[in-house]
Amino acid sequence: MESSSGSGAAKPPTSKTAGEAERNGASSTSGPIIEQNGNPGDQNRASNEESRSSGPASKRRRMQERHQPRRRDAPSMFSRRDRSRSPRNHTPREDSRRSRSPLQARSPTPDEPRQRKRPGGGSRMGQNRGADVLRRQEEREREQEMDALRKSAQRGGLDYVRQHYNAVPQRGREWRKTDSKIKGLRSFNNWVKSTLIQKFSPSEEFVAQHNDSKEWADDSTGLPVSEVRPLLVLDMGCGKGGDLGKWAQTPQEVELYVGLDPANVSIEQARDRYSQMLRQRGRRPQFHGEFFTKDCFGEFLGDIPIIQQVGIDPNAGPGGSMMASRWGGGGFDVVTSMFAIHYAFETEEKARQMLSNVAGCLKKGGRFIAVCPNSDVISSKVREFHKQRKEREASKNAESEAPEDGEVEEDDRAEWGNDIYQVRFPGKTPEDGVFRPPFGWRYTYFMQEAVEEVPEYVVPWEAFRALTEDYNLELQYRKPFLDIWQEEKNDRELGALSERMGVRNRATGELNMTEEEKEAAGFYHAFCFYKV
Ligand SMILES: C[S@@+](CC[C@H](N)C(=O)[O-])C[C@H]1O[C@@H](n2cnc3c(N)ncnc32)[C@H](O)[C@@H]1O
Repeated sequence: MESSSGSGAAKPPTSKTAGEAERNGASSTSGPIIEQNGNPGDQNRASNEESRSSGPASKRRRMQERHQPRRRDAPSMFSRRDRSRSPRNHTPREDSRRSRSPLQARSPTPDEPRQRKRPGGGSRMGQNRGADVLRRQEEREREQEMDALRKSAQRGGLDYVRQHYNAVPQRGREWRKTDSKIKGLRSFNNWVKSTLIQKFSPSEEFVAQHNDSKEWADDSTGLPVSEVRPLLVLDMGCGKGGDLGKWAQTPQEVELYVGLDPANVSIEQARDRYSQMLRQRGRRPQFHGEFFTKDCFGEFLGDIPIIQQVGIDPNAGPGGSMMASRWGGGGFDVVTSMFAIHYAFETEEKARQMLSNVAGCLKKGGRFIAVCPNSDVISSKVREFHKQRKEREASKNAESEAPEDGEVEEDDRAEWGNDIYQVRFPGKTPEDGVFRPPFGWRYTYFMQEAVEEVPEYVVPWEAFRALTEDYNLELQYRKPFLDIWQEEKNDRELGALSERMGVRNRATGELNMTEEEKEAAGFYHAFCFYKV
C-alpha cells in the first residue's frame, strides 16, 4: 500500500492552490479544509504523479526529473502535470459576478443642479450625498438581484435549483432513520448508490488482482492490503456530502475526493461533514477532500486548481485531439453524479458541457457512475397518460371548443405520482412518448421531505447514449433501481449491507418499503460508462 494514503488523511496540495482557488473564483467558499504541511509523503506524491501518466517520452522525462533536486514549489501529489492557468483562460467569475453600478457610469445631466462647493460644509454634504448614493445603488442592485431570481424561478433556471437545495434542511442521521416518512426509500436509494460505488469504483487492475475474492481485506485489521494505487474521485452535484461515507467504504481505497455543487450552503455542509468524518475516523485511513461551489453543467471545470492538478482535457468531445487526450487527458479514476445530471438536459449546450467535464476529467479506463430518472419510465407514463386522456375524451363524446393556438389544455398536461412523489409536465408531451429533440423537456418533480416542485429535465436515454459516444464513453451497465435490488440482494457483501442499512426486513427478507415508496424508487435507473 502506498504510504501517502496509508498514514491517515492525504495531505492537501500546496498553499498556492488555496490562494488560486480564491483568486480565480472557483468558489467563494473554496479551499482545502485541512491544514497542509510539508510531508514525507511528498516523495510518494511525485512518484504517484509519474506513474499516473503514460507514454514513453514523458515517462523518460519524468524519470530524469525524478533525480533532479526537489523544487520548493513541487507540484501536488495529485497533479499529472503542472498547469498553472486554465487552458481556456477563463475570465475569473468574480469579475462577471459583480454588476457594475449604473451610477458610476453616469455623468451629470444638464438638468441636474451641480452641487456648489462650500468649505467645510461641502465635504460633509459630500459625505452624506455619497452615503445616499451608495444606499440607492445597493437598493437598486438588490432589486435587480430579486428580479433576476424571480425570473429564474419562472424559467426554472440554476438559481432556482441552487436556492431550493440550499434551503433543504440538513437533518440528522437519527431523524432520517426513524422519523422520516420515506425512511425506507432513503435507505434504499443509499444502498443503490453504495452498490454502484462498490461494483464500479475499483479499477481493472484492482479487480484483476483481487478477482472476486475479498483478499483486499486483511483479516486481522480489516484494512485493504492492495498494492494498486488508491482512487481519485470527482463528485459532480455532491450536495451536502451524503455520499462521503460511502466513499470511505470502497474496496479500493480513495486518496482524493473532490465535491462540486452550485449550491453554496450545501457545499459548506459537505465540508462540515467531511471535517466531522476526519474527527471520527476509525482504523481506516481517510481520503483528502476538497469542496467547491461550481455549476458543473454550465461551466468548464478547469479553473478549479485541484482539477487542473489532477488533470483535465479541455478538448474532450467531438473534434478533440487524440494526442491531447492521450498525453494530457484527465487524471480522475472515477467521476460520479448522483441524482443530478437531469439538470443538464435543459439545453444541448449544457448536456454537452456536462459530458465534456466528465470525459475531460476521466483518465482512460476511468468510470462515470451516475443515477437519474429513467426516461423509459417517463415515456411509458406519458403514453399511458395520453391513452387514458383519449379514452376519457371518446367516452365524453362531448363537443368541446378547440383550444386556442399554443394554449395547453389542463387535460393535456401529463402528470402522475402518489402521496410521496409527483411528476408534472407544464406543457404538451409527445403522445408516443418519444422526446424529440431530446433537450428542454421540463417537468416539476416533488418528493416528500426532499424535493419541492423543482424543475428537472427528461434525459432521453437513447439520445443521451448517442451523445456519450462523442465523448469516448462506453456503456458498461444500466439498470432500473428495482432490478438492481433483484440482482444484488443475495450477494454476500451487498445483501449483508442491505440488512445493516435497514433496507431489508431481517425477518422476511423483503424490502422495507411501502408500495408507494417502491413506485417512487422505480422512477430511477443507474448506469456506468468507461472512458475509452
Ligand atoms: C437530489 S440532489 C443530489 C445530491 C447528492 N448527489 C446525493 O445523491 O445526495 C441534486 C444535486 O444536484 C445539484 N445540481 C443541480 N444543478 C447542478 C449543476 N449545474 N452542477 C452541479 N450540480 C448541480 C443540486 O444542487 C443538488 O445538490
